[in-house]
Amino acid sequence: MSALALRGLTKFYGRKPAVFEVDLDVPVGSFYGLVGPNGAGKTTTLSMSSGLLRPTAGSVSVLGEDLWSNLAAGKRKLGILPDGARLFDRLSGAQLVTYAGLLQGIERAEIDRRRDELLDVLGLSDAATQLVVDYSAGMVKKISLACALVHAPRILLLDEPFEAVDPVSASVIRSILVDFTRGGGTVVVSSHVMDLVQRMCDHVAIIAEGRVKAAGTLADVRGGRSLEDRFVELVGGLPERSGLTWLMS
Ligand SMILES: Nc1ncnc2c1ncn2[C@@H]1O[C@H](COP(=O)(O)OP(=O)(O)OP(=O)(O)O)[C@@H](O)[C@H]1O
Repeated sequence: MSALALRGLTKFYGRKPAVFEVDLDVPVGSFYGLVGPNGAGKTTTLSMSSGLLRPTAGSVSVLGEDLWSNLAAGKRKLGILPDGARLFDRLSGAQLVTYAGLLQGIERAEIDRRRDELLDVLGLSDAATQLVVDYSAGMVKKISLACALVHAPRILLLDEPFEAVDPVSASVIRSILVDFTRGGGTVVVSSHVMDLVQRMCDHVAIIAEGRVKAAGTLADVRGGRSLEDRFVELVGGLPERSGLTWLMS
């Protein structure tokens, strides 16, 4: 059984498909990278897989259960880090994580314990009482990740989890995620950083123009080359020159 199985997943905005007939199987315990150029459909795919955006067509199955026919049950298994999510940023970081835990029905004493541990490992203990509105972009990312983790989900769906995060925090997050997969959890991350995906993920899907161009184990998708080379080959090459002659004089 897959942790996440997408079948014919499609989203139209007007007449234009943002995601078109995507089939994807994410094995249990895998660290799955979703890569693609800007506007490829990564966020739309993750949003539909997280129960945040209703698909136009197709299905999402979470550990064998259809997500969209029982959203509450499906969402309990998922920890999600949506892209540019609106947070209740007039709460402090600690309050926000507590709130996320309460929404998931976790006991208060357990939330307090997990929250303090999460803030500690993510280097946010000193900012625990600071309002999230006053956080930096990287701190917002980290507190959002704490909110995604507090209910100990089985699958993490993380949209650009490393964006704006400093290198030390990125390495802390990476080790949390690797440990999570070693314990049988499943991680799906979208990223633009090929090098990071190549080092971190064991599976990868290359998405462009709303379609899956290649998917499978990292080794299969790379086919002996670097992920970046494979990506450029599948998605389309770079222009030889920028053409911005007015900028060069
Ligand atoms: N709410 C919306 N209304 C109309 N079009 C949308 C909407 N959201 C996304 N799109 C379009 O859907 C396509 C896919 O967007 P999406 O945000 O999923 O791409 P992405 O791969 O996450 O891009 P990026 O790497 O830049 O974050 C784009 O063409 C985008 O313009």
